[in-house]
Amino acid sequence: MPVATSTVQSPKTWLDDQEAYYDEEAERLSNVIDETLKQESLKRKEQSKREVKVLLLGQSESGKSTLHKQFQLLYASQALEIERPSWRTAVYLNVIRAVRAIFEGLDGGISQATEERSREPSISYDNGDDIVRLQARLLPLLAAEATIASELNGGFTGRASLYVRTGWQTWVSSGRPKGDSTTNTTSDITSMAVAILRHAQDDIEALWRNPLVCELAGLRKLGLEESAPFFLNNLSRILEDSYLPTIDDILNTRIQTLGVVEHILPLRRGSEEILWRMYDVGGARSQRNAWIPYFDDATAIIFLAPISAFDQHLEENPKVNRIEDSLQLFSAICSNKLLKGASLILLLNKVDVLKQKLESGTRVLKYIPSYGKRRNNYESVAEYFRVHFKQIHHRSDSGGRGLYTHFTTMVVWDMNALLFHLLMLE
Ligand SMILES: Nc1nc2c(ncn2[C@@H]2O[C@H](COP(=O)(O)OP(=O)(O)OP(=O)(O)O)[C@@H](O)[C@H]2O)c(=O)[nH]1
Ligand SMILES: [Mg+2]
Repeated sequence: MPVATSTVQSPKTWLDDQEAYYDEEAERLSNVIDETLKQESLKRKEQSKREVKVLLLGQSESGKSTLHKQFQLLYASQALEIERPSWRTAVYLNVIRAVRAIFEGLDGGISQATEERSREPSISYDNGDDIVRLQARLLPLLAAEATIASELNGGFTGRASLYVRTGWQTWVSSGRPKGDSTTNTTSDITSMAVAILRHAQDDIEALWRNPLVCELAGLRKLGLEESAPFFLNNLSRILEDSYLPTIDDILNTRIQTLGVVEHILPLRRGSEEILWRMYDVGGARSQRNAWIPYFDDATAIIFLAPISAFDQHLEENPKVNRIEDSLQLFSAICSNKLLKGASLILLLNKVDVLKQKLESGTRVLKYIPSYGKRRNNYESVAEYFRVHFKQIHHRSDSGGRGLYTHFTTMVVWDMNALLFHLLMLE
């Protein structure tokens, strides 16, 4: 007798169906997730095609922020135009810093001067009392430096006279009427700075005209920053009522970068718009660890080395020659594994300063013994440094990359060709 088949499913079969159902559902979900991830990855790829990540690297005062200003001038001039009035305070601060640097260079005025008189008989100058008198009269100006810098820093009180944090333009220009980018209505701090400077104008000019100061500045024995003569020579223009910083003023203004600052520039190449994420870093030794998190995915490194600095030492370590530091840093950047996919561009900067130094008789051999018997003219010196950097690249490059090298003077407004070239590189 045939066994009657039951229409009721056994519990095992029912469980099997449930399992099959869950398997199907899991597969469907997994496919959805895969597809979503694929789409996201495609979207990211598409986006990154239109994005370029450029790191501006180099020691402090190599010209990184100045290069960023050049990019702004060419590709985001409107933003710079809006910021223009707020640069007044930074310019005033640069003037005060130049005055302080003169006194520091003279070692408080007289002791160095007396020494210089015996060492440099050619220097004729007025009684050193003049400098002491001027220093006493300029004390209130020097005392105001920290207050102005702290305002620019948004209250940061560290080495206040040196650092200025990102975004300072916003709080400095807060006194300006909304929407008005051209008038000189100023914040309290700008008014204070200009009032103090006008009060001190005659004394600053007398100091800058003082024969000893002139001679020592000419011989580069005061250790002034590059921009100091520029601002001191332009004092009466800078202190006019209608003063609005010019492009030259902005390019020459020194503001030390703190940390890493991201700038986004939408650049056009043909019909394509490319977003440049440009990272401008603080170049002092104490700040270099902060660069590392930005190394991932960098498209290009623009490395700046001031080749005029052969006779200077690091502010953060007076035993280290600045060219030596630049070479070491460049070697570390070339050999860094995280950066091996990035294009390398080397800008040998401050050509104008190098030429001035050589013309005024500064000898490279005195500071760099390996310079040997080569001629002490611009062509030989520039070539010597170019070859040195090239050799470092050859020895330490981790990615088998080419090296694009340019000589630059970053404060001169003729960078269109170079910037255009850089734009085409990525
Ligand atoms: N004469 C001259 N001055 C330059 C040149 N490049 C930069 N400077 C000046 O050098 C000073 C330092 O330049 P910055 O661009 O602030 O240097 P940085 O590399 O950003 O320095 P940190 O922010 O400290 O890392 C500024 O006063 C610039 O105007 C140049 O080619 N020639
Ligand atoms: Mg900077």
